[in-house]
Amino acid sequence: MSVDNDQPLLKVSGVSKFYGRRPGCLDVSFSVYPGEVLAIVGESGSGKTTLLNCISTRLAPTTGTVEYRMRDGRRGDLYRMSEAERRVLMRTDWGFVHQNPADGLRMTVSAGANVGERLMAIGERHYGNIRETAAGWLERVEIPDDRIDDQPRAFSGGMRQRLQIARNLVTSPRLVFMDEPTGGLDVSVQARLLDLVRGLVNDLGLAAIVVTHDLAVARLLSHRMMVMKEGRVIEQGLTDRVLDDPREPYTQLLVSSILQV
Ligand SMILES: Nc1ncnc2c1ncn2[C@@H]1O[C@H](COP(=O)(O)OP(=O)(O)OP(=O)(O)O)[C@@H](O)[C@H]1O
Repeated sequence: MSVDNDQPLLKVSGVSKFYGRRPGCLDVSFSVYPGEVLAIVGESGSGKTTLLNCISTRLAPTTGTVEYRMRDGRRGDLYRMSEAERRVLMRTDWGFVHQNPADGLRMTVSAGANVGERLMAIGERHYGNIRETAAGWLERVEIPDDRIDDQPRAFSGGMRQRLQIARNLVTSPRLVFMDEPTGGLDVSVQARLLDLVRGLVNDLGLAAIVVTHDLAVARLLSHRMMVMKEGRVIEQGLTDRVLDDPREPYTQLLVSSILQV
């Protein structure tokens, strides 16, 4: 563990994003610490995706700042660093797990190459090592070793998502963004994937930001959660506290309506 784990990894201050005059998210501030999993929950249209995009350099906020603490301890404002610096960050320090695995995988190269490619991007050159590490990761995400040369388009939805996770984690990122990681999957497949993700996040001591409309996902994966409504964060706190003892009437409604389903 690094000595300054009491410093936030990501510090979001006063972030708003407007699409023309329509607000996507409004005045959002929070921090994420090393090893912490934060869930962002809310109904459709509440601003979760907009916020996720703003804090992961995919969409410049209209106002506000997003600071990231690099491995060397320096803090950088994501929207003031150069494009090249941002790209290095994405390759080395971050992962992004998309809801649709096709958005995060190369569907026409083999499973092994999907994982190996990320290692090559951080400078690994030895073919034998790359293949061995890729095989190890496929095993870790429960993809049989005789599928290493298959393309992900021949995989089931659950396998694709597990492959996307391996591709993201192989470089030992410090922060992983996940956008509805179990979104398109059957309930039984979701449960298994959530277990797997929870185990990996714990073992690797990863920090993660998980966007989900599913409170069960937030409950299983996150330490802390933020509830969004109409672009604003209306409640945040430890996940168990927010779900067991919601303070805001809107959160109470969200929790009770989910529980009744
Ligand atoms: N590209 C865009 N152009 C204009 N308005 C947008 C755009 N993207 C999002 N919005 C608006 O911003 C608000 C927040 O949308 P956002 O997609 O961030 O919500 P969400 O909580 O992620 O919803 P969902 O769960 O359905 O993806 C909505 O009012 C939406 O209509």
